[in-house]
Amino acid sequence: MLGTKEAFLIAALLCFVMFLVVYSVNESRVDGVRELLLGNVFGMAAYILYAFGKELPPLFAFEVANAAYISASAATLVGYRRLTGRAIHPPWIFALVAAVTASIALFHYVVDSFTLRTLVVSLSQAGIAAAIGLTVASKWRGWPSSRYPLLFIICMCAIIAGGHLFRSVAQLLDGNAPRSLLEPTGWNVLILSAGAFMLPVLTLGGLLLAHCTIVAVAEKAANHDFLTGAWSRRAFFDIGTRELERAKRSRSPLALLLIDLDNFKALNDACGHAAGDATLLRLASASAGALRSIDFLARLGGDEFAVLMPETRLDGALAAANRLLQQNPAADQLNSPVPVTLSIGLAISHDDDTLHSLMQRADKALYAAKAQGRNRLVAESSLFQARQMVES
Ligand SMILES: Nc1nc2c(ncn2[C@@H]2O[C@H](COP(=O)(O)OP(=O)(O)OP(=O)(O)O)[C@@H](O)[C@H]2O)c(=O)[nH]1
Repeated sequence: MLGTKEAFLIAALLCFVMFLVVYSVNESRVDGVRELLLGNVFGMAAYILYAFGKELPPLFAFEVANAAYISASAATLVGYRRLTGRAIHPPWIFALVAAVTASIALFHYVVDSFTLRTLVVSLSQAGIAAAIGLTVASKWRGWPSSRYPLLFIICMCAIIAGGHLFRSVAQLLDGNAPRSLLEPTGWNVLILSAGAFMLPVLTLGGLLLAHCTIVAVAEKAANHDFLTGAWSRRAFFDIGTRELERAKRSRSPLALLLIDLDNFKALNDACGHAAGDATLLRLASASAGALRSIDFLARLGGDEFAVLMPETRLDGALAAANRLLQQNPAADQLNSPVPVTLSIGLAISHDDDTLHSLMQRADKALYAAKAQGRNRLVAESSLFQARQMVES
């Protein structure tokens, strides 16, 4: 049958396995993963010291083992705080580890009491589990993806904290409670076996959070242009297809602006790529002020941008495009020796449009704007041709 020593060795093995699993995401450089790794190293050390408690000098079996155990949980708590972007107060963490270790020494050398040592360990572990649960619960609102990992962690923390509190009360009130950690009674083995899963389960929860972060970072990288922060070309096609379908259903048109910078190559040649990059960045960030929050600005590539404007008829689209032309957000009024302006092609969706056909018409209009001398807006439409020259 499973004894207490075997239960501790299995717990150490579980920590080792979780260490390897967490190590596989260490390269992602997600905040908090290193602390989860550290937690499992401390956990392994603690469980091995507990397992060989009878063979080791008392200092290692009691003070060092318990210092490692509380450090494992504290490191895991810090990992969770980092994973959820919460503040960390190192002095509090060190004070907790020092206080638990000192209390163990007190109830070992001064008042030798297994019950008091159990209370110190179990209550501190319950407190840490509760702190992790509260840390995660505070992120419930506004969590950007599935809340299943949060729910899992909160439930596990409640079970762990409840288990430790139950153990504390049982140790105090039950006359048959164990009198040493390695006592091979059924109750003790059961409690220690359940405890063996605590750190691995918390590590698993942390891993789920790290996974959410990794997916969010990857999605952001795929959907946003690295230089300007505007939506990427890939996202533009996803959003454009979705918005076009919505426009057809709601019978309110989708307007599309294709924007291309004028003289951008000359600017690059005269002032260097860094100045060109700054111009692209300026255009993207300043355009936000000229557009509504429901509009989507995407960088299609090079110096070409697109703006998708849901629920926008010709008048509204012309007004927005003219605002962009007049403000000319790309221009560096003070420093640039090369005048950079915008050419804009505008198309409004029809009921039978695909994103491709809408883009083709906007592209034709943009081509016309370039052909007519640049620094202007041309709207597609056989009924309405808007050509507006901005005073230079
Ligand atoms: N700085 C910078 N330049 C880029 C980037 N991507 C593309 N380019 C440059 O942008 C220029 C775009 O070429 P064109 O569209 O012919 O530029 P243009 O001078 O504006 O020409 P027109 O559109 O006809 O007015 C090329 O020189 C590219 O090397 C980028 O991310 N940063």
